[in-house]
Order: sequence, then structure tokens, then C-alpha cells
Amino acid sequence: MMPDGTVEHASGKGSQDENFPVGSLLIAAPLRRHVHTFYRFARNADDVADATDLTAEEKLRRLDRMADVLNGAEGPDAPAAAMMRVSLRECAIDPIHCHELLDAFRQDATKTRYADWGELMDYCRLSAAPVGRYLLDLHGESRDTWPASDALCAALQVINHLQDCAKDFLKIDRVYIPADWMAEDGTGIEDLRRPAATPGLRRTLDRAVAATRPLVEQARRLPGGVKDRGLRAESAIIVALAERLLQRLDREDPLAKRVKLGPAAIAMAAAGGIFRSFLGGRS
Ligand SMILES: CC(C)=CCC/C(C)=C/CC/C(C)=C/COP(=O)(O)OP(=O)(O)O
Repeated sequence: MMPDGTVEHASGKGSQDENFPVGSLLIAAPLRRHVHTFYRFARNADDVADATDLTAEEKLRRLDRMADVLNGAEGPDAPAAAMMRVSLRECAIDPIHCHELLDAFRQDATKTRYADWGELMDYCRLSAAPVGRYLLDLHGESRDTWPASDALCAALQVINHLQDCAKDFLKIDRVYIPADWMAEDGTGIEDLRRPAATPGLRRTLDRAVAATRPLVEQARRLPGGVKDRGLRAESAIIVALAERLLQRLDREDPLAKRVKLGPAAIAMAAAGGIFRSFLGGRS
């Protein structure tokens, strides 16, 4: 347990450390606190899964406890899950998205290697797609938007894995890069310790970038299907950010330096996203 008696874990990482602005001003004011509640729930569960001072068994116990509280158990030791339950009930949203996230974090607690792209996509279905689906449900959007949203979220998750590939291996011994690609490209996880990508690892990174492009392509359909103006603009901005980050990962080496967007690139992506969302929007 944490010193304050809770099973949840807080790394101190805040929404400002995220690539993507899930709680932004574009979200309608009455919904913003629910997005923050969701963010805090997900962040706490993620921090349990990534903790370096807990055994896998203890992580699973805590995540199970968060699930129980989400299902209605008394939850003084899991306040983020307790708040999430109240928020979901208030908004009449299916708790499945939160349970799927907990499944992803349970997987993180026990699975440290990914055999192929299919395994990675299955992981993204649990770790990333529920974020988009939750936001869409919160705004009362049609479930027809889910395929494009799932593709966007999977792309964002893979981008995040590529940005953090060295850190994830060195800090938490987790490698999301498909092992079959690394073997075929004549590289291996030990190459993630190097200060720069070897030619073999670069080939694998190139494959991952290439496999992510069609996901971003599919995600371009999302804004046009979203009725809420703010969420439509937000999703268009996020698609634009994903496109730019993918371009960066194509050219830059995530082992040599953190591949991220500067303020100018973010502003350009935001402007382009908003512009496109108004061109393609319906309301
Ligand atoms: C409908 C709609 C707008 C959908 C988009 C929803 C969205 C922002 C999904 C994010 C998915 C995800 C796990 C990304 C990693 O983020 P990160 O790089 O910030 O992760 P980290 O901080 O945990 O490393």
C-alpha cells in the first residue's frame, strides 16, 4: 500500500507530460471534470502497472481492487476508482472502457515481450482504444465512429512505444517492438541499450512506422464522423499531431534523443487540425 493507505499509485506525472491533450479546453466545460476523472483513473492504474517497487502479484492485487471499487465495492483505498464509478453512473457510461484499461494494465504487469504486430494490436485494443471510445460515449457520439477512433488510438499508442522504446526497456524491462521483426532485421532487444539505433533496429523502427501509417490514414475519417464541434476539432488536432510525430519518427532516432514536437509544430498541427475539422465537419 501507499503510505497514505491507498492501493493506487501516483508517479507525479501529470497531463502536461502527455503527448495528447485529452483534457483540453475544446472539451465542453460540463464534461471536462469527467475527462479529468477518467484521466486520473487511467494514470493511477498505469502507475501501478509501471511501478518498479511492486511485484507482479501485488500489481494484480491492486488492479483487481480498483476493478472491485469500479464495480461498487467500498473504496477508501482506491479513490480514483471510486470517483470514476460515480462519474460513469452520472453520465450513464458503460464501465467496460475502464475495465478494458485495467485488463491492459494487468497485461503490462505480467507480459514484457510482444511476439508480433498482431499481439501489439491486441494490446492497443485494450490499452488505447478504450480512451477514444470513452470520450466518444461521453459526448453521445455514434458507435460508427469507433473503428476510426480505435485506429487513431492504436497509432498513438505505437507512436508512444516507439518514442519510449529505450526507456521502457531500461526502466521497466518492457519491449513492445515486435520480436519477429527484430529477429528478421538482425537486431534484438540488447540494441535498445545503445546510444543510437543500429541499422537493424532502424529497419525494425521503419517497419513499425510503415505499419502505423494506415492506422493514421483510417483515423482521418474520425473528425468528419464526430458531431460535437469541440471533440471534432480535438480529434482533428490529434490526428494531425500523430501524422507529425510519425514523420519525426521516420527521420529521427528515438535512441539518440526524445522524438517530440516543439511548440511550433504543435501549433501548426492544431491550426491545420481545426481548419480541416471545419472543412469536413457536419455541425
Ligand atoms: C476520440 C479521440 C479524440 C480519441 C483520441 C484519444 C486519445 C488521446 C488516446 C490516447 C491513447 C494513448 C494510450 C496514447 C499514449 O499517450 P501518451 O503518449 O500521452 O502516453 P504516456 O504519457 O502514458 O506515455
